[in-house]
Amino acid sequence: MTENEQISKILELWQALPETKPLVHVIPNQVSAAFCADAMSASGARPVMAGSSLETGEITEHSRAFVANLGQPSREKEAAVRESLLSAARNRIPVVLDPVGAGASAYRLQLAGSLLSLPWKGIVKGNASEIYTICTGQLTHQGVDSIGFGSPELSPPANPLFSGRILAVTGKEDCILDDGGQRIILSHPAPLSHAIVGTGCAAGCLCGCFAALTEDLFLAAAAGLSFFSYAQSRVDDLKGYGSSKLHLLDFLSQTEADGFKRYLQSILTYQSGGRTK
Ligand SMILES: Nc1ncnc2c1ncn2[C@@H]1O[C@H](COP(=O)(O)OP(=O)(O)O)[C@@H](O)[C@H]1O
Ligand SMILES: Cc1ncsc1CCOP(=O)(O)O
Repeated sequence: MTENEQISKILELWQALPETKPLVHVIPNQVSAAFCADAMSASGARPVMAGSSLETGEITEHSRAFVANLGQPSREKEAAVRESLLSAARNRIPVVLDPVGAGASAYRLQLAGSLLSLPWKGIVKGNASEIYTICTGQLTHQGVDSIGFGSPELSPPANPLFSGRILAVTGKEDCILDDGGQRIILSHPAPLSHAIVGTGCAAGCLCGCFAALTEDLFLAAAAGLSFFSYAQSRVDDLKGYGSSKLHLLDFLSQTEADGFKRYLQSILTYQSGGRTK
């Protein structure tokens, strides 16, 4: 597939989201749960956020995709996520796993490893720091963001836990890759003025919304990250942190196809098997 074909397919997926309104199950964290639900809803999906192991497997079974956000982990949350991942594997529901703050503590790293070893299909979405920790096993003890981490060197991930899955890494540039060497790079032209809390979580949720629409999870991850980064880049020049966050939701619900297409043409690079197309 060529770069232009990838862009056309991303635009098709994005247009299909508000028409299809897929039900997407998220086990969120308490910090960003409401923002994630709003971002999903503004983009056209129907979020359902359920976090008790008494019901998570059942709710995942009847959803079109499942997003496991591992922020604020606990034994109870671990059990709920495990139920959903096993249900997703049984019922062929696509998964997005977001290992929030994987390098912040030994518990988070062990948790991510143990959930990655379950047999589900889907996308692992993290910032450069989180993916570094999962690939190397090194803790960073730097909280949930990725200060100090540049573009990840991944070609393709040697870690067997990623085998058969899509890896979506955010940061100075975003990188989406599969285990066959296919890769999309999104080169952000400028750094953002505000590190808005919850944007990484919301980007993962949008990957889940698009995964609900297609079996091509590489494309779904590219659609989720590119759509969300487009919205971020367009609201970033507003005055303050709070109004930028609010305008982000407005923008997600009002994006125009021409602007999104031009953005994709300016930031997206597609490589297949190491060759730039
Ligand atoms: N300079 C940028 N311009 C536009 N979007 C960006 C930029 N940097 C990151 N993003 C987007 O912000 C979202 C969150 O990424 P990131 O800040 O790396 O996550 P986290 O909050 O987990 O550290 C992603 O959708 C990513 O594409
Ligand atoms: C769980 C958690 N703890 C502090 S901020 C946060 C939410 C994650 O933020 P982001 O989506 O920006 O990585």
